[in-house]
Amino acid sequence: MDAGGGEQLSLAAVRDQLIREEDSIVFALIERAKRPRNAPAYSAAAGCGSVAEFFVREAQVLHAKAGHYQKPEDVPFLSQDLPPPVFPTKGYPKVLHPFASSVCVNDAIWKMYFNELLPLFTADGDDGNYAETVALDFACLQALSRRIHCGKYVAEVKFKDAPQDYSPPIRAKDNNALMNLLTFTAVEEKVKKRVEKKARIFGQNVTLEDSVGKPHGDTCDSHCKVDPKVLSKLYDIWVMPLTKDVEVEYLLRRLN
Ligand SMILES: O=C(O)C(=O)C[C@]1(C(=O)O)C=C[C@@H](O)C=C1
Repeated sequence: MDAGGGEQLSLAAVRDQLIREEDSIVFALIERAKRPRNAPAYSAAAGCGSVAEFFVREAQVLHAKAGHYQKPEDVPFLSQDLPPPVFPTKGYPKVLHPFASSVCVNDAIWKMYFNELLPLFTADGDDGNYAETVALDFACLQALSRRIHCGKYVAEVKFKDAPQDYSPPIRAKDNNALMNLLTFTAVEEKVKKRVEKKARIFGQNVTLEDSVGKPHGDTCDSHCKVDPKVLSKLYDIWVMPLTKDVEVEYLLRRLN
């Protein structure tokens, strides 16, 4: 994570990074929405998995060889054993507990993305462009996974800021108490509003005839490339809960 790249890890810096990750997620969804659902890309062919599974497995091998998946927030999908980097990698500051690398909720992200989210922001239909489609899916999955696994840094900062509050529920393995401690409802409300607004702004059609000062409200949402409400729903029921699961899972091992 950039916020861990040398300067002091702080809640403000980690939250800034989460805000930046929102841009990647909104843009990735806007890109994927260019193509219809293209359901055949997700059904298994005889003997091998789907086009989507094939693409993700092969793309991850290439990414790993190029030096990806070295940081705790960059976690591969499909529990894959990946080759080492071909080139020397720079390394990253070890600000997290060593267990961080084993905290992974990618199976839940995968199921959520293909079963729940995709139908909410892609049009019904099949245009046959499966290779392009699954490359766009891969970008969405990576952006979501990276954001959600940044929860490891959030958890570390929260623990370091208040070890006296977090240590007792960690020792008692009290998931609910940890979940309550790390939840900030007011922050979550702001996050939902901001991603909705980003979808509204990033997803509008830009023409030279745009009139200055035109309101960007619910009235124009039908013209947005991805429905802004889908973004707030995505964050409300999946992205933030999964980030909190990562935080709890990390914290539970923090004193080991
Ligand atoms: O900002 C935090 O404190 C976080 O833990 C991150 C996050 C989020 O996923 O955006 C998750 C839980 C909090 O309730 C608020 C926001």
